[in-house]
Amino acid sequence: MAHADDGRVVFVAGALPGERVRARIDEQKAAFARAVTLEVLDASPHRIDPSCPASAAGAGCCDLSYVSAEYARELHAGVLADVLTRLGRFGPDDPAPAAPTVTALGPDADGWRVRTRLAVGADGAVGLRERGSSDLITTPCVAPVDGLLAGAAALGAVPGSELVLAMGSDGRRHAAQLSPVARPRRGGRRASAQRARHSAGRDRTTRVLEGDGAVTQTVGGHTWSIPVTGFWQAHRSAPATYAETVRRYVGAVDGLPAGLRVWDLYGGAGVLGAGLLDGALPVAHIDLVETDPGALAAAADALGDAPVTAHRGDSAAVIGGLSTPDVVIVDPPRRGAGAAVVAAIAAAQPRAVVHVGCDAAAFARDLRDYVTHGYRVTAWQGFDAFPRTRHMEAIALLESP
Ligand SMILES: C[S@@+](CC[C@H](N)C(=O)[O-])C[C@H]1O[C@@H](n2cnc3c(N)ncnc32)[C@H](O)[C@@H]1O
Repeated sequence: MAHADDGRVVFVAGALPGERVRARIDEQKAAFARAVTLEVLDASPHRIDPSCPASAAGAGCCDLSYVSAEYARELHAGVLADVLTRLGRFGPDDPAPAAPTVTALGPDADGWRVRTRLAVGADGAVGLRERGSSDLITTPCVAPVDGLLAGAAALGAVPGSELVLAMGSDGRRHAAQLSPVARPRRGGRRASAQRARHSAGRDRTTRVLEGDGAVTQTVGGHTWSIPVTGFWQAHRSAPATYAETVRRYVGAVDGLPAGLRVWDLYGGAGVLGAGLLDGALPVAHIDLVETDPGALAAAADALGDAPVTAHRGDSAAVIGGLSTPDVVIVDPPRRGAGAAVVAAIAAAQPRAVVHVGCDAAAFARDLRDYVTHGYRVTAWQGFDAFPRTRHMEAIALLESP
């Protein structure tokens, strides 16, 4: 962040705190402007040669690939502390723990991504979109695990489609083509690129090009068959680490009854709830709530012998009909759970909530809502779950008074 002569904030992409850069202002608003770095005049000691060639070529993948991994985690921790203070309003008067640290999920900042979605160009070439445009960058990114991208252009995805690649924990790759989206007639290059990127797979046909489209993922004592286009945490170490964190947090709560009743909201295929079954906790029953039928089918196969009841539907609508929980796991999409869902959870009076968030600001707002309903944060932790990018994940434990 820099300041213009008139005092406006200027967000400078490609620059680091403390640097002096020459930048081009691309967007001006009344309150702020956006710029992009053209030349670094005084470099930060944390700047490194860009480690991702795709990002260096302009792709929207590893947008922090010019920052050392350690410093990137410091920046993440700073952002998390900032939003927890400003949006979460946590401060000296709140009995919350010290600001969360952000830890790595594994030893390497590269080769972590187990699933990816690539664009297929008019000539059949496969690659990532350029930042803010629909142009194709075919230089490979460093994030995918070994073998995920191998020979991707030869898999036969048709021009204009997208190619979904997913690697199982058994080392088998699966590939599927998502049929082309109709090109919007208006809105310009940037809007059209964004719409295409955000277009969900649900209104598009899927054609499996490699493997059988059911990706094997083993975490703890359970094995799932996840549809190749279905949700699975992107970082290869994320499911086991988050499941372990949820188990550890719940294990630290005093006074939980025997015969624990758990809600696993936004539960996907049930990997976080299943983590509680792997420990010594006396879990009697888990209600899994999820909108995606593919994830629920995977949960039914993997957890068929476990005391898990799957409910298909919107968490906000389903939880009113569930029996009272002792513990609630909440892992919403980027927008967060929101005030209404948090209020409904609090009204059910669980002893503890473990809340997972992949957007720092939404995470901070959700935590504030629990606090408003009398819960207090007793543990929290950030994870560098998308190394070399500005994204992160965070998990908090909240307990009733
Ligand atoms: C961040 S993922 C977490 C999945 C799972 N906890 C895991 O770790 O694999 C969020 C999940 O919420 C589901 N979802 C999105 N909106 C939902 C809603 N309104 N109610 C219930 N589930 C929803 C998505 O399909 C997705 O599986």
